[in-house]
Order: sequence, then C-alpha cells, then structure tokens
Amino acid sequence: MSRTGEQYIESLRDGRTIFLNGEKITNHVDHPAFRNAIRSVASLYDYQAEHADRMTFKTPDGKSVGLYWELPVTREKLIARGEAAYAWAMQSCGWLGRSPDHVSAAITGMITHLELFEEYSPERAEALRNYYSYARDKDIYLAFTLVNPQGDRSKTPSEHIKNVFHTLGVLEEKPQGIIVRGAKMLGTAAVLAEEVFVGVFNPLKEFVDDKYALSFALPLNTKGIKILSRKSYEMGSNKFDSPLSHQFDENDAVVYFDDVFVPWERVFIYKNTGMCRDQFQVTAADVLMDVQGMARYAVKLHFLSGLAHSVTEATGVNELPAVRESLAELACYATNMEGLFRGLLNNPDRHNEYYIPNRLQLYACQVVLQSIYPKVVENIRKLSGGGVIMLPSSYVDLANPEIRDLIEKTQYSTSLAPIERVKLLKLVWDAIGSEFASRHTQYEMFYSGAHFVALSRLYDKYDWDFAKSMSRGILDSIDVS
Ligand SMILES: Cc1cc2nc3c(=O)[nH]c(=O)nc-3n(C[C@H](O)[C@H](O)[C@H](O)COP(=O)(O)OP(=O)(O)OC[C@H]3O[C@@H](n4cnc5c(N)ncnc54)[C@H](O)[C@@H]3O)c2cc1C
Repeated sequence: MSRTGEQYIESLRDGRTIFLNGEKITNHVDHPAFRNAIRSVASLYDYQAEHADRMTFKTPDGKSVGLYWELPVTREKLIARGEAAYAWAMQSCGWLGRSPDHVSAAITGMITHLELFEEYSPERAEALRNYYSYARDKDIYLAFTLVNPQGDRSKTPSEHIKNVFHTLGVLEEKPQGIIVRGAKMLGTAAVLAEEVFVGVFNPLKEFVDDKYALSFALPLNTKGIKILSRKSYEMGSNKFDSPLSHQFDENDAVVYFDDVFVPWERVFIYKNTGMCRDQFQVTAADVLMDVQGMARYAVKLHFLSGLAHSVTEATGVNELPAVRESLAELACYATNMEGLFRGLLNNPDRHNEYYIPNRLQLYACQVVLQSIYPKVVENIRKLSGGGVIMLPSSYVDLANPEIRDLIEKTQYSTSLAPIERVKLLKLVWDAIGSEFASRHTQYEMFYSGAHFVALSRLYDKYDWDFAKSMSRGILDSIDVS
C-alpha cells in the first residue's frame, strides 16, 4: 500500500522552523495558517492509495509509490504519468500548483540524463542516483528553491558586494560536506513538503559566481533552515466566504539557510555554473515536471470556464450572443491547453531508453500559459460585473434573521436560490479577485520563469532554418536577371 494522508501528516511533525506574523510557529501541522492546505495534500495521498492501480507503481523492493517517480521507459508509462497528474489536479480543481508530483518529477527527469552528471563528477552523480532511490522509496514530498532573491537583478550574486551571502552560497568546505549560507527567493509549499531541493535558475558568471553554483536536497527540519512564510490566506478564512483560500493556500516562503551543513551525499552540484544551467535545461527535469504543470493548468482552465458559465446563468445573460462569445473564448483556452498537454504526452522524444516530452513544445506551452491567464481572469471579471462585490460580509450574517431576510430579498437570481447565488459568487471572487486569486495570477505568470525568459528559451530552441526554408524557396525562384 502507498503512503496515506495520515502518514504524510505525521511526517510533517518534525520541528522545522517557520516564522509567521512575528512568531516562530511550533506546531505548523495544526496551525490555522496551514492546517487545511496540509489536509488537502493528505487527501491527495489518500486518493492515490485508493486508486493505486493507476496512480502508483512498484519500486524494485516492492513498495507502492506515486507514478511521478517512475522512469518513462515506454510511451504508455509517460501517458500514465500524465493521466495520474491530471487525476490529482482534479482533486483541487487545479489550485494546488506544487502537489507532490511536481519536484519529484524533476528529480526523475535528472535521472534520465544521469550520464551528464557522471561526466561532470562520478561522486555527485552517485549522490543524485542514491537520493533519487531514497526519495522515491519513501515517496518524499519535495518543494524546491531555484531562484535567487531579487536584490539587484542587473548584478550577479558575487556583485552584491555589500551582502555577498544575500544569495545562498558556500561558506565553508568540510571533509564531510559543505556549510551554506544565504537565501533562496521562494519555496512554494515549503511548509507542506518534507524536503527542499535547491538549484539555480538565474544566470551565473563562470568562475566569478562559482560559490553560488550549487544543488542539493535537505529535510526541511535541518538545523539552520528558516522558513519565512508570506501572509497566510487560509488563516481567518472559512469555507463559505473563501472556499479556495480556505483549503488550497499552498503557501510560499523565503527559505533562509543560516549556516546549514549539507553532507556530501546530498550535494549534486558543487561550484559548477554550467551544470546548474544544464540540470534544468538539458536533462528532462523541466519537461517531466511540467507534465504536472500542464495537466494542472488545463484542469484549472476547465474549472474557470465552468465557473464563468455558472455566473452568466445566475445573472441570466448566458444566451446573449456577446456573452456566448466570451464564454467560447474561455472554452477555447481550456480546450487548447488540454490539447497541448496531450500533445506533450503523445509526441515524445527519445533519450537513452526514455520517452520524454518534446522540449520545444513545452516551452511554447509555457509562453502561452503565462500570457493567457491574466486574460482569462479579466474575461471572468467582465462577465461577473459587480455581483462578486455585492455580497454579504460573511457567513455570520446568515445567522441574524433580519440580515438573512434582506439577503434572501436582494440576492435574487432566476436560476439559483439566494444563498446558492451568494456561495457561487464568493467562489468566483476567491478564484479571480481575492488575495489568493491574485497570488495565483502571479504564480501562473512567473512559476516557469519571467516571460522574457520563457520567450528567450523558445527563441533559442525553435527551428528557424526549417521555418525560413519555405520563404527561401520562393525567394530563390524569383529570377530578376
Ligand atoms: C507565486 C510564486 C511562486 C513561486 N514559487 C517558486 C518556487 O517554489 N521555487 C522557485 O525556485 N521559484 C519560485 N518562484 C519564483 C519564480 O521562479 C520567479 O518569480 C521567476 O523566475 C522570475 O524571477 P523574479 O521573480 O526574480 O523576476 P525578475 O527576474 O526580477 O524579473 C521581474 C521583471 O523584471 C523585468 N526584467 C528583469 N530582468 C530582465 C531582463 N534581463 N530583460 C528584460 N526584462 C527584465 C521583466 O519585466 C520581469 O518580468 C515563484 C514565484 C511566484 C510569483
């Protein structure tokens, strides 16, 4: 049997250091800022255990673990991994960006290109291979921190001369490992996960920035790791008023490494800028990871399309031609993303014995994904009008007979009873207008890198010669002599 939600919850009682609202949190598992999101993840593990036949596979020593750890040695295995990601995404309607199938898939994607690590360093390759087996067999939930804190983006980390450990770097090398100090910008789900995987996404200057060119993984309760949580959207919420924030606020945090010891067996890249780049841009880390990203996004767009349709039914405008067009646009985005996701699964490349989604197609998906999300939100805002604001202050209003009577009179709809109308519009606001919603827009726009980075990756990978060959043919056929 694969791990259960309860086992996952117990594993989080590990004494990690989290700061929130001026306090060090002692029991984050039951804390009102995090407890529901943790239980939402737990329910994913329960779902996985209940549907083990299509969500898990057996490790060499017979344990059942999530398909995201499986090496895609056949096309069918790649498709099964995608379907499992889709099934998990359906459990949160796409609102859990960093479910446990995200970073685990990145590590699996590094293993498909293990020769790259072996060429670089047999010791580091062995560390990665052993870590993969360890994390897979325990079905560990990982967060990751790849991006350096912004500081001054016109400078590389070593050029921050007044604060050289602003960005995480090596402080000291020891016989048994290294001591690291400094911050990584954001660890989404760092309060929910069991371990953190560290790498580098930003460009580094070879030789100049070597001490920042690291990759390693550690349990989140390791001495010296400090998780600085952003504001919790779950805290103080309730399911009636904030149905999404209440259960799916996966949290984001600055992760600070306060002189943390990393044993060599957990170090995968040490002082090598090129490997830090190749870890995500040459191996299948990003493409396998984004099988989850694209599945989740397609599900989320379907959810948002349905929500928009429900709003227009509630306000009686759904059959107006202009409204049908707006709704069709949403359906088009959702259907296109579904197609792009399925294209990734069904049109793989081969590397060694592995079936790997096509990198150019993934890059194109990321560019489209980042661009359309704000448009989707704007579209639903337009369709919703002021209805998402004309709402009772909280569920407590319903307990007061005088206010409830007024709510029943004012929340009129031909398709919904007044309280149902309120419930629907509160859900819409939490999806498109609340602080939780706004963070989601930022997430979709940035989680795979800033837009200019996504465009640049696509530019570099695209087959311009093929594209230009057609016009070349026409141009060459024009004889001006
Ligand atoms: C909600 C959320 C969750 C996240 N979770 C994680 C996580 O779990 N792990 C993780 O590692 N990272 C995470 N990130 C970080 C994410 O990967 C970064 O936001 C992303 O890589 C962009 O980097 P940045 O935010 O530092 O933007 P910057 O690099 O500072 O760029 C900001 C803007 O400045 C402009 N700009 C900057 N440089 C240039 C340039 N050279 N040319 C043109 N324009 C430029 C662009 O307009 C750009 O959009 C998360 C981000 C968000 C918003």
